[in-house]
Amino acid sequence: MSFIQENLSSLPEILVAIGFLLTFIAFVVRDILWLRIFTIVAKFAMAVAALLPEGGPMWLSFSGNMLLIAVNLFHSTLLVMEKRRSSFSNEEQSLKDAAFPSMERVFVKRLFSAASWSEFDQGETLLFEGECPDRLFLLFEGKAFVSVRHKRVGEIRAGQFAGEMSFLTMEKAGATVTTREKTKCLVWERSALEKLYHKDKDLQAVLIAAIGADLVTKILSQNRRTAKFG
Ligand SMILES: Nc1ncnc2c1ncn2[C@@H]1O[C@@H]2COP(=O)(O)O[C@H]2[C@H]1O
Repeated sequence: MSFIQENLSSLPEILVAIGFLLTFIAFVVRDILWLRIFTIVAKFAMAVAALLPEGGPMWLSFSGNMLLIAVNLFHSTLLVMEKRRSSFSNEEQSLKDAAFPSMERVFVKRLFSAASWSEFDQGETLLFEGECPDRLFLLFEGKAFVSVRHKRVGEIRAGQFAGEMSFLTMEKAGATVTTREKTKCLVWERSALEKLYHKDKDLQAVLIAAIGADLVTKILSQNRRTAKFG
């Protein structure tokens, strides 16, 4: 109790304590926007505290805190603008729920914005075994057969990728993918996506996580298929 009385006896000391408390909270919250907002308020309290000491303002501390406020305000504004732009259409929302369930909306929106919608009739071939694909597909509706040397080895359903293996390995397509019914997909041009993928680390993390989850699902159904048919 006496420690508090001794160290929090003046307004600047109280403001510094509030600043530290808010900085602590900023590092505890997980959302980057809240981290920046708490940091701004914390640094504001500390900047005001730096103006009030009896011996006169501490300009270095004041300027440092104001600089941090400016940087965080700038990035918060960008984040808010990006969040506003990241509203999903109904189709995008259901594709996000299926393929990117726990990923940040902002990054998924960035990824979706780089793609376009395409519809394919039954029997159209999306990828040819042994060729270098120029597109990556994410099925929204419909189904596709996967075949290797004309033998059916699997199936791709809504919410799953087609062409993700060669995208990751930079190898040729390991199978032929043919639509089994009318199919609607989100389609990325590979060259554009690769540029974005190497430039934007957040987008890269989101895409790798989604492809990883998709590959697990594909391996599990492959295991079931092998156990059933040998
Ligand atoms: N066993 C499988 N089950 C489901 N999809 C597959 C399977 N094997 C290959 N594919 C898909 O077929 C695609 C062929 O091109 P890629 O190798 O780029 O990526 C491959 C996957 O998207």
